[in-house]
Amino acid sequence: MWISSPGGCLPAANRPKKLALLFRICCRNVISSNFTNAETVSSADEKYGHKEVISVTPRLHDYILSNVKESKILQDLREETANMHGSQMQVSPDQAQLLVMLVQILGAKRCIEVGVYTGYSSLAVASVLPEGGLLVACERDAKSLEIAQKYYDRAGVSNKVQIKLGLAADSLNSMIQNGEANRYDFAFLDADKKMYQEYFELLLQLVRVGGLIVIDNVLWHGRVADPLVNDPRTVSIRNFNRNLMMDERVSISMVPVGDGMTICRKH
Ligand SMILES: C[S@@+](CC[C@H](N)C(=O)[O-])C[C@H]1O[C@@H](n2cnc3c(N)ncnc32)[C@H](O)[C@@H]1O
Repeated sequence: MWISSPGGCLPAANRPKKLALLFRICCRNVISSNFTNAETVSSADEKYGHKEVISVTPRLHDYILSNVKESKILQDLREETANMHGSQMQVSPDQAQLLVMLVQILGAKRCIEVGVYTGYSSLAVASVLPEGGLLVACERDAKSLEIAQKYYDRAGVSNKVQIKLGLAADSLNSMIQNGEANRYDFAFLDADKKMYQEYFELLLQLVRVGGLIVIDNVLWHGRVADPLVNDPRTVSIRNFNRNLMMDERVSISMVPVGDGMTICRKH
């Protein structure tokens, strides 16, 4: 869900002012299907100068997905999940590929996932952990975990995955109480949105300095950018994003992949 302004152009400073404004209004389109009002002008142009931002149209998204190296087992899991209730919850293959890349670049050995569902993202991460690596997988829904476990077994990664069935906040708190603070390299947060700030505080204790916490759905179908949308989940994610901007404990990068992921690095 991205705002697009197609077309290369002269820097705004080189055009007469009125023409520049007209140009910006005409060439901008908004692709979020969930926006309540058709936003046509970006204040970012005023602040940062005109930058081309690509729209991920359905066709382009197909193209991106056709360039993902998805393993057969991940494909099978995705297809099995596709017919289930909540199938839209699993991360997309391009998101999983980014998670895997981050884990590999970091050389992560100990990871946490909050919100496993049927296991797509956790299977992707567990599959690239070295021998002796660990992924703590927090999920409250036993039925979804049955499918996840089946695929961990099939992929031969069950020995690296420690499932914590129950409320994720309880699991993370007990990990902290058990002396596991600062012992994790990487965490992926993808559970109930209204709890993001609480999970983040717990994960920040568990992840070491230099470790990463990646948070999914930070663009929330584009709704976070629409001032007319103020339902509790949107407000919660919007506040969370704003807090991250002010949080001096982490550096951040918000990436428009899937429904938006923010990568946080702990200082
Ligand atoms: C968006 S899905 C996770 C998708 C998963 N990362 C994937 O790629 O397939 C969110 C999951 O979080 C779980 N969840 C929601 N609230 C939770 C909580 N309080 N504790 C543990 N799990 C929770 C839900 O049951 C659901 O399976």
